[in-house]
Amino acid sequence: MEVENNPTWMAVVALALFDEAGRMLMQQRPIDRHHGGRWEFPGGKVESGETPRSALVREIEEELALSLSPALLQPGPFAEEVGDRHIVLFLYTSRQLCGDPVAHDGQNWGWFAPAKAEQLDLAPMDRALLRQIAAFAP
Ligand SMILES: Nc1nc2c([nH]c(=O)n2[C@@H]2O[C@H](COP(=O)(O)OP(=O)(O)OP(=O)(O)O)[C@@H](O)[C@H]2O)c(=O)[nH]1
Repeated sequence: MEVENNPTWMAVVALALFDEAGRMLMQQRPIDRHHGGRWEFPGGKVESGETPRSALVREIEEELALSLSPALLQPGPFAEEVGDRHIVLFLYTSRQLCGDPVAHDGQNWGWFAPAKAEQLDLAPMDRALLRQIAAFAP
């Protein structure tokens, strides 16, 4: 069942996964979705009964076939969208090495240095998060 862990807002989690070169894994949202075609940190909605961390491990496995170690996820910044739908997007960061993903939905993905990621057409909250983590990268 899809989330509404609280009737007044929706919790979404995302991951800034860094490779050895300090690049981050980003993916493009499917064209038929909200903010379709824009780039984002991979992740998704926290479903009922999940913790944010377990939701993130599930989403990354489902979308990108990467197995994350939950203990190696560091809580990072968050972003918020206040409107018809109130969404809070919690970003985790990690440097665990997982290899390249396999995109289950055929979505585009890539490894981007923070300065390159800034040039992407990012979803609004993802841009806000990128600004906050820029200092995290080497
Ligand atoms: N990553 C991201 N998600 C956003 C932004 N703004 C915003 O409303 N969202 C919403 O946050 C949710 C992200 O969860 P998701 O990635 O699992 O959602 P989804 O593609 O299945 O979308 P859908 O179920 O709404 O069609 C979506 O409902 C998305 O529309 C944003 O700036 N960045």
